[in-house]
Amino acid sequence: METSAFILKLACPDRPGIVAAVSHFLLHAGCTIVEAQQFEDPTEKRFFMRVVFAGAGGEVEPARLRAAFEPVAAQFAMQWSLTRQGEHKKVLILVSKFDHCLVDLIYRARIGELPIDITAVVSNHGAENYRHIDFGGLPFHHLPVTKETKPAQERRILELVEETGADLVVLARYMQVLSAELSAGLARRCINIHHSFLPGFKGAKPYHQAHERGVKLIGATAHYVTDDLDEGPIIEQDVERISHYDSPENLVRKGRDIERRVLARAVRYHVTDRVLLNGHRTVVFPD
Ligand SMILES: Nc1nc2c(c(=O)[nH]1)N[C@@H](CN(C=O)c1ccc(C(=O)N[C@@H](CCC(=O)O)C(=O)O)cc1)CN2
Repeated sequence: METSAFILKLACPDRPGIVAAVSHFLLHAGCTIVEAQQFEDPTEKRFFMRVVFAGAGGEVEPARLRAAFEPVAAQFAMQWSLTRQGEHKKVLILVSKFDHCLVDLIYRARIGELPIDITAVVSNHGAENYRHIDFGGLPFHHLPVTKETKPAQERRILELVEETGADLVVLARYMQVLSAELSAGLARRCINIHHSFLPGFKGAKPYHQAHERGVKLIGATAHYVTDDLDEGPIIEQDVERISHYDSPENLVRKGRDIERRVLARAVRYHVTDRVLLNGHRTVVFPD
């Protein structure tokens, strides 16, 4: 639900006076700080901050506030964003054969748990594979792909992202490797759920690798997509204990629950402006 509060998210080279400058700016803009989280990375010498604030008296004009904050941001060489708290983000979902994460995201959006509006569902498999899913009128696009048609298929994916105004693309078990061009086009706005506890068991069949290795924990990893397969900045991970009794099929079954909750958490953190990039890593301010 949209509120009259706003979220300022920023990252910049670390130096004295950043918090004072931000607080001073908000005070003089007639705003009060509701919540603030910060982190100083001593290795990268970078500072990260997330501030939730509201207009002390009247309505806050976000556009006017952004314009007023520009000089402060420039003074500290900040990367920053200012958004209205609770504002829904538009999300385009890509899926292949396995639909458990897709169904989970549709449900969490439908009940209002995730502040997202799903703009479209895109799959390299036909609609007949999802007859059991209540899309509730969500647009579905079947974009088959082969080695030969991949460039055109990916151009159509990017067209749909632009046409629907998607703020975020979620690879909800989409089992095609995005090209360097598409990964770059979706940089910092594309989240993938990998069905292992990275960096372990990269690739398309991690559960079989895990069973073969005889591990005692399995997991899932949500990360931003980059051109380096399974190497993007990690947003969220979780694990579950398993044993010698677990067949590969059992691992796939147990893995579905982990994938669902990890992806939903990562999407929530991203769309509520809780994730900041820190080189090839992330800073995630918890809720
Ligand atoms: N550029 C990127 N694209 C994708 C990433 C990524 O990190 N960067 N993650 C994958 C998801 N994934 C693991 O999480 C994954 C998907 C597919 C494969 C793979 O080898 N696919 C084969 C085809 C397999 C099939 O058709 O079933 C291939 O593309 O040749 C590995 C890992 C999503 N895309």
